[in-house]
Amino acid sequence: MGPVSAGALSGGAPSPAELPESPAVWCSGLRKRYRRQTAVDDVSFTVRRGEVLGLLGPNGAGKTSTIKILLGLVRADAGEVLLLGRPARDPLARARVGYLPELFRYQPWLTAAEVLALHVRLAGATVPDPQRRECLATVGLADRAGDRVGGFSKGMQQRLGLAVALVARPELVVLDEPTSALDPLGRADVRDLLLGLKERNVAVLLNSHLIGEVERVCDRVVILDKGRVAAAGTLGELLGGRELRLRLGGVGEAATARLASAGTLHRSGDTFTVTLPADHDADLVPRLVADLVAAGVRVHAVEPSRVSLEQRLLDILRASSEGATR
Ligand SMILES: Nc1ncnc2c1ncn2[C@@H]1O[C@H](COP(=O)(O)OP(=O)(O)OP(=O)(O)O)[C@@H](O)[C@H]1O
Repeated sequence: MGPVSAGALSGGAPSPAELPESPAVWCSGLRKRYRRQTAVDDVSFTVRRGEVLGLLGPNGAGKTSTIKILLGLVRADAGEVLLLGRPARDPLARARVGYLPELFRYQPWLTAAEVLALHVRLAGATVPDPQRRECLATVGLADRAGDRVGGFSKGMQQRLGLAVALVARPELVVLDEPTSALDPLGRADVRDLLLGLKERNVAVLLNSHLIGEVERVCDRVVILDKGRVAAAGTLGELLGGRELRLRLGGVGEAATARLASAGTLHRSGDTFTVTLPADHDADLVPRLVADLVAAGVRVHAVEPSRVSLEQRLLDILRASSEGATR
């Protein structure tokens, strides 16, 4: 279903965009300038229901500015935003969105439970006590509910921030660097938490510099550079074909030709790397190995791998800055 203009959404009757299929986020042509600095330059993307979308890019790429525009916290110079099928500034949409800002500080004299209660009240939501306690437990703060936030470590404050974002059971969660202060265990907890949200069909927009984390949990990725979308797609689309690394002995000419027939071949000593085509069939690897063995090759190791998202991100950003200087 195509998005509709924000202007078409006023009035009481549900619009087509409010039907269950309406994306969690739809934005088009977003632009924002701060004096002479272009922060966001013609950004468009969609976050579908139940999808985790990763926003990646170097410092100053415009990730936080984009998020703030989506949430109506910064006014864009141009562009349109629909959240859950409604204009971003519509309180009905905002009430169903949870947000963890990049930099935040809670009132140090309040306890964790009081911070949560305050934010629930500020959001105009009603969340029963047991649900608030359960939320603190989900982020690992069950036994700190009565402690003042002023004495919390950075990681504990970030966990509380997550609780604030999740407490009203939102349909869309926007997380700006949710794990920057967390230890490895905390990061793993957040990963599980995100996968749990996905199972409940909650959409997540995740801005993170931790590329391994993005690679593990995100269905799709949007890469921003200098305010523009440098690349976007599913991990499969962005990372392209898979590689096959083989450690082999006794490789003759016929076997080399057989390896080259499977994909682009590189050799380093006894290690052969074949870059497989993106659309290769499932039997390609077993057939190749059987043919190599039949040709008298000693097969010591066969290891499928994929270009890492980190490498792909660096390639995209380098290509994007070369394009800009040309
Ligand atoms: N309030 C502001 N006033 C002036 N310039 C701003 C403001 N907010 C952002 N910018 C500028 O807009 C550009 C994009 O900043 P933004 O914070 O959106 O980037 P980011 O991708 O989130 O970066 P990081 O990864 O470092 O958090 C930067 O050049 C920044 O200096």
